[in-house]
Amino acid sequence: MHSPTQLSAWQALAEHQKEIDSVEMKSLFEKDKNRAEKYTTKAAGWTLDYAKNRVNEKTLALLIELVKEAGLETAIKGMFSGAHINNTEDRSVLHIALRASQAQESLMVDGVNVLAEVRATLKQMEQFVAQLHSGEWKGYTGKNITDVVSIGIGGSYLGPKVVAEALTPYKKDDIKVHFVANIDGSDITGKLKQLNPETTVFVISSKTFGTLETLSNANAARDWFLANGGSQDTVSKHFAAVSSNVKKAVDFGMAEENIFPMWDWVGGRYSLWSAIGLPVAIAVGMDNFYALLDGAHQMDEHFRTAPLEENLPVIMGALGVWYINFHNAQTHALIPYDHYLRAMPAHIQQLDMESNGKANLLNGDGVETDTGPIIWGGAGTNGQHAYHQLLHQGTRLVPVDFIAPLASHNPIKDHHAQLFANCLSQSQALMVGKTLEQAEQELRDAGATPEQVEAIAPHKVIKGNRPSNTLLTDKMTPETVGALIALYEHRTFVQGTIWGINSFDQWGVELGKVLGTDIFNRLVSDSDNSALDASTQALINAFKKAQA
Ligand SMILES: O=P(O)(O)OC[C@H]1O[C@](O)(CO)[C@@H](O)[C@@H]1O
Repeated sequence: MHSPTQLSAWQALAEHQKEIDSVEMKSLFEKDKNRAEKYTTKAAGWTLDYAKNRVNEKTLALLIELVKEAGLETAIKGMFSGAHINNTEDRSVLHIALRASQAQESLMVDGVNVLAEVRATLKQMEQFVAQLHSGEWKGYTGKNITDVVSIGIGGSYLGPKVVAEALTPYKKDDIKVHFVANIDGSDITGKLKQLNPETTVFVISSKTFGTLETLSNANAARDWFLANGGSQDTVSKHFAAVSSNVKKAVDFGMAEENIFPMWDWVGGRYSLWSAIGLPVAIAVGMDNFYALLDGAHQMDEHFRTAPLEENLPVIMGALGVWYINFHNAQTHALIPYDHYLRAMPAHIQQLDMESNGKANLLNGDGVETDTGPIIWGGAGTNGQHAYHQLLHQGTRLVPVDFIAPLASHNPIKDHHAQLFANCLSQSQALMVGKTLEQAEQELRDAGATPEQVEAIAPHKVIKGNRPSNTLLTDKMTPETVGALIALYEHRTFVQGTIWGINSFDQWGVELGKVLGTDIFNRLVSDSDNSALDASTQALINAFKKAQA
């Protein structure tokens, strides 16, 4: 148990920061012709180029020292052996078990071989997916299933949705997979309008089977089914569940054989590899789902065994800490130059911000440092015509991860070369910037008068020296998408370990849920609200007035 500021490497990095920040990255490239090669490392189908960072050999050595002093090596062993590293919930953290290699026979946790349970569930998924695609599974009027609607929220929704979208080129044509999450009635209403109850199966994904949004939407789906020809007796043909709460799912109307298990050692935001990923398996087929697991497993093995100095999640995690804690970076951007991966920043946002948005050390003491940053981003090149302005000239330092495949699934003329060129030009521009002299010359060359040059040139200056990583892969495939997400999962763990926090609980979301129930009761009753703050009272009154 540690507070990072007490670690000697932390203090050394604080000193070192002063010396490295007077050095421009571009001059580091000029001095060291091998810099790109030196600061490039590969794993599980991905190449990480981290040469465009404000680091030299000393920085990297200190960051690795920091990771060691923070006990990462022991923490990794703890995770992979099933130790209860989620200390506030006294649980193991075993998303890695969901994608363990078939060669591994057992992983005993609290007296249970979790791998046996994982494999039995995968078999159950295989059967379900095969029955749907072969047409063996029929709806209540004997028709084949054409649509599957996944209802869930948070980790029981976003990961599968993002991965299913990322794997669009692998989708099967016979069944369309839809996702519903929001309790806003517009979400499910929009989906149901496109569907036929005779040919639709709903998969209700909820680890607890107690989440307000998911249960409300599941009830709405069942009401729609019953109102449009279905009957209580045929609910089990059209509803399946993924949950650790079998009783509640059975009470809802699911047949026990159509309930896929979840375990308390899988955190919601790490659960897409479990049966929570069933919508992905239905969308792209079980073979591709296995390939996704395999890609993630390759990254797990890299994380577990590679030297820290060559370890992608370790390097990315440590660099993130370098900017958050030693350069006051408040946010971190993810910019995939791949249309199908456009929603990935949202998944990593959930993964990272729910994991590392914490203010207490493992022992409960308050942290003395900043912890998880705001994660955001979106697809390139679209963002170049929007928020990239702030990346280049804004007052805040925003480290960026650029993510790109070398080949496109849809090669049209020079589109992919243009896309890729833009990706490279952004990281280059962030680093090299533009000096006042260059801006002035540019204006003179364009025929500007001396007055115009003086007035406009300062606005064209781009300071540069802004850091980024570039992650490249040959192509976005189930394997490489799996490895990419696992990379970010482990990066999150590396940072949480450095900060000495628990990345695997999420107590902060509870208060809002409790207050939400209280306010809901006030909205639908004549309760006395005078003890509430005046703002909340007024807002409740506005709602009630609108309903009257
Ligand atoms: O799968 P469940 O139990 O419905 O929970 C959904 C999500 O809600 C959360 O508990 C947060 O509210 C997430 O961690 C989780 O992924």
